[in-house]
Amino acid sequence: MTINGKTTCLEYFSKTSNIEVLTEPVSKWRNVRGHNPLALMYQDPKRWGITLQTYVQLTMLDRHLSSVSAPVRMMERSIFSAKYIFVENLFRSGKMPEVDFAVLSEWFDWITTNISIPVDLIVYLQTSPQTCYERLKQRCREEEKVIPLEYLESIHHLYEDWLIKQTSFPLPAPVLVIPADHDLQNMLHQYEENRDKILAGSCLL
Ligand SMILES: Nc1ncnc2c1ncn2[C@@H]1O[C@H](COP(=O)(O)OP(=O)(O)O)[C@@H](O)[C@H]1O
Ligand SMILES: Nc1ccn([C@H]2C[C@H](O)[C@@H](COP(=O)(O)O)O2)c(=O)n1
Repeated sequence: MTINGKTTCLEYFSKTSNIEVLTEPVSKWRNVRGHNPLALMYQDPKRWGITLQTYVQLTMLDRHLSSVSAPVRMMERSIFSAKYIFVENLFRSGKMPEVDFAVLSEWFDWITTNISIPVDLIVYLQTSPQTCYERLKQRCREEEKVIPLEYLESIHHLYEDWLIKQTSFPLPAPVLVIPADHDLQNMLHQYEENRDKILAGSCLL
């Protein structure tokens, strides 16, 4: 999901030795050579969706290919969720022109066919759109103030189809589902309970 506690979870595990944590490169998406493609995408998705998602694809690929510095790597999101969820959502909602979707899909297919992107485990922090909406307001990131609940509902359905129903796109790894509508204390407890499974190597979505 989006805005559901991934960074908070990674911060928790980053305190464990032998784990390398790779957060999403959001700061790059908010500032590429002085431009803010994340803000532009929310302002006018039809015009700027392709711009943001092309850059997301590049920066996520860069994250996947960066050299490993610890026995376990935990990564926030992946090149797969970028394509199967966010690009798909822009296209299906009529906010990405067909030609933009086609070009981005060609890039994605080329990358995933020619470059090995191994993922051992997907950890799905399963949150309701309402919870994400509350956390969005709490975090109060300037670019995201325009996001309506309906947007989070669409993203949620795409995630559920992919990771729970498993009816939409191929899964690059098995899925561990952690219900994540709970308060922080409860979440930390769940992270501890799942620690061994998670440390088998994971990618948070
Ligand atoms: N379990 C939780 N209960 C309540 N608030 C939370 C919880 N986890 C995270 N938050 C808050 O929600 C907001 C988004 O969390 P964050 O970890 O940045 O999400 P993400 O990385 O998925 O966007 C932050 O303000 C964070 O402090
Ligand atoms: N492919 C993507 C990935 C992320 N976003 C947006 C969604 C959020 O506004 C922001 C960061 O996500 P978070 O870590 O808070 O879940 O980036 C996108 O539009 N496309």
